[in-house]
Amino acid sequence: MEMISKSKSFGGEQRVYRHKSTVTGTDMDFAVFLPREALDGFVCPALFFLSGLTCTWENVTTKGLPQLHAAKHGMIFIAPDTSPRGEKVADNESYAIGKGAGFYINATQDPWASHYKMEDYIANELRTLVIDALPVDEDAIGITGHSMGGHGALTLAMKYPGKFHSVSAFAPIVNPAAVPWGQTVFELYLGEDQEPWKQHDACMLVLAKGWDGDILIDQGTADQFLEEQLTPWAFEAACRKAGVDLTLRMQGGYDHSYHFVSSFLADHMAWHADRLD
Ligand SMILES: N[C@@H](CCC(=O)N[C@@H](CSC=O)C(=O)NCC(=O)O)C(=O)O
Repeated sequence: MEMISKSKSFGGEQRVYRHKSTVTGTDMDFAVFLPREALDGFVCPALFFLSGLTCTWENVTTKGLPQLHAAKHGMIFIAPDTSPRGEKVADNESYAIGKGAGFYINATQDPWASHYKMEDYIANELRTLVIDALPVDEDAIGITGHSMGGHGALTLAMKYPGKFHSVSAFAPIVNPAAVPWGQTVFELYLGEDQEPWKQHDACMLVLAKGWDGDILIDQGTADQFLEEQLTPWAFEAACRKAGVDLTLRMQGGYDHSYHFVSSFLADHMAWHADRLD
């Protein structure tokens, strides 16, 4: 992989890498913050942050201030892109379909199936790449994310429990099979048969697979997508039924923006640090 930028930050380094992904068949960029401990050669816990619709690695890296908290906890912070990109990659004029909207699943339908393999990319290829190339402790890897990325964090954690050891989310899409953003994309990427959709829906996955740990979710009460797309109460009910320990914090007056994410990122990173220690 090729380092395309490097900046000193909070005693550590904020880097951006580019690599050729055999999974997506494209070049993929991702950002990594390495705390001072990692630069000194110590193996560190790591946290993946999966971003939402329209984002790249850059949104959380520049708006979330993860470096401050990652430096405090000696934690590596990894921010992948949200989809494959490039001229040959299928797209759609809607911001919620195509580039910037990979949904962290493996598409099975044309024209999406040739490059939209974000589940394999995150859980297998990128995870292995950062373990091999950086001082990441493979037994201490957490995952979190915002909105579409919150859906990705919850579903990948439950699908790959040995690979991700703690999970939290910010305003996640918890029931994509039942809301417009998810239904539109699942129909295009996975097909009209709704049976396979169940494997990619956090509410259904928690009932089918559970989660051997606790889960933290923050959700703003003034979020413009709360009622139509996010519906955290559906996941709360499913966790209760599955016996999974969920803390859902409804944060008064917060919207869906990175002002919300950055307000609670410190809490999430401390929470992951506790569990990955
Ligand atoms: N452009 C859209 C809204 C898109 C949006 O709000 N994207 C969110 C994630 S939404 C769920 O995955 C986001 O993180 N945006 C990037 C940012 O830096 O804020 C619209 O017009 O409604």
